[in-house]
Amino acid sequence: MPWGPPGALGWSRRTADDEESAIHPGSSPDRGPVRVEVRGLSKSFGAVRAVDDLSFSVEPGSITGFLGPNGAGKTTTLRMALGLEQPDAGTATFGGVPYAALPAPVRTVGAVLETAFHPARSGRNHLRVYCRAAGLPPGRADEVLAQVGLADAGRRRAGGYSLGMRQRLALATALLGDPAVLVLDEPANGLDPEGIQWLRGFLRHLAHDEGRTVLVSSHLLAEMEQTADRVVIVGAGRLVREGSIAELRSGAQGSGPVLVRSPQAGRLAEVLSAAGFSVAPDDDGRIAVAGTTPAAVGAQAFRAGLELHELRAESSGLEELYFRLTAGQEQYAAPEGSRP
Ligand SMILES: Nc1ncnc2c1ncn2[C@@H]1O[C@H](COP(=O)(O)OP(=O)(O)OP(=O)(O)O)[C@@H](O)[C@H]1O
Repeated sequence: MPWGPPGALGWSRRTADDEESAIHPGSSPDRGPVRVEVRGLSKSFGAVRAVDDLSFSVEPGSITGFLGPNGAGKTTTLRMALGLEQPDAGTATFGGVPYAALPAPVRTVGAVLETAFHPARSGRNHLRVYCRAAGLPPGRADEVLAQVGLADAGRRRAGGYSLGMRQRLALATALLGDPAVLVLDEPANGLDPEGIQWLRGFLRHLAHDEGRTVLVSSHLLAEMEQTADRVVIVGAGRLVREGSIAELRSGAQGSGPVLVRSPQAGRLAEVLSAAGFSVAPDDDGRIAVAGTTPAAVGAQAFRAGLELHELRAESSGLEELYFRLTAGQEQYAAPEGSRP
C-alpha cells in the first residue's frame, strides 16, 4: 500500500460531508504546522540492529532529507513512525502524538512507502477506493490527480502507467487527506530527469508555500543537496549528522573519493578491502574508494591483474563528507556475474 493505512480508517468515524468542508487543497486554512519528533527509536531483526537509538526532528515548512546508504535503517525508521513496525524502544510523534493515537491520521500524515496498485484499476478508481476507505469525499480523487499532473491519465489503467506516473499516483494517494506531514520513501527512484525536476518543484511548493512538513528518504546525496533544506544522515541505524545543507557544506573539506570502474568489480572490491581501503559501490556501477589516490588504487588493480575502465578522483567536498560519514556502513554486493 502506498501509504500507511492502519489509521486511515479512523476517518470512518466521521462522514464524508464533514470531511468535504474540512478539506481545502492548496489553501487549507485549518491545517496547522505539525512537527515530527523521533526519540530513541531502536529496532533489531535477529542479530541485525536496523535502527539504533535514533533521534531527530522534522520541521514544518521545510523539506528534510533522510539520507543514508542502502540498509542504513531509513525504511525501518519510517515504518516504525507510521505504526507499521513495532519499535523495540523509543517513540515517533506527530505534533506530540504517536501515529496510532492520531484522531484523524490521514489528515495528519500522508506517506508513500512503496508503490503497489491494482493494475486493472484506473488511477482515478484507485484513489476513489482509498477515499471510500478513509471516509473522504470521492471528489478528492480528481483534485489530487490534478495536483500531481495526472488529470488526463486518471481514467487509464494504472497497470499501463510508466514508473514516473506510478510515483505521481502514489504521491496523489498520500495527498488525499490534505495532510500536514508527508513522509516519502525514495520518491525519486526510477524517475527521469524531467520527473525529478517536477518532484523537486512540487515538494518545495508543498513545504515552502503550503507550510507542510516534508520528510523524504534517499540514498543519493546529490539529489538531496538540490531538494532538501535540512538533512538527517544515518549510517548503520545511527544518527551521523543532522543539520541544514549549508551547515553540512561548511563542514565539508578535503578531496573526494577515488572512483574506479572495472568489469571485475566484485574481485576488485575484495582486493581493495583486503588492502585496507574503505570501499563502497556508487550509483553508476563504479566503486568509490575513500581516503586514497588514483595511483594507489591503480597499483592494487595492476598487482591483482584486474582490468580498469575508469580511474579518477571525485572532487565534491560534500560527497566526500557523506562518504566519510557513512563509509563502511553499507554491505558491498558484487553485481551479478561480475565475479571472474
Ligand atoms: N523485516 C526485516 N527482517 C529482517 N531484516 C530486516 C527487515 N527489514 C529490514 N531489515 C534489515 O534492517 C537493515 C535496515 O534496513 P532498511 O530497509 O530499514 O534500510 P534502508 O536504509 O531503508 O535501506 P534501503 O535504501 O536499501 O531500503 C538492513 O540490514 C535490512 O536487511
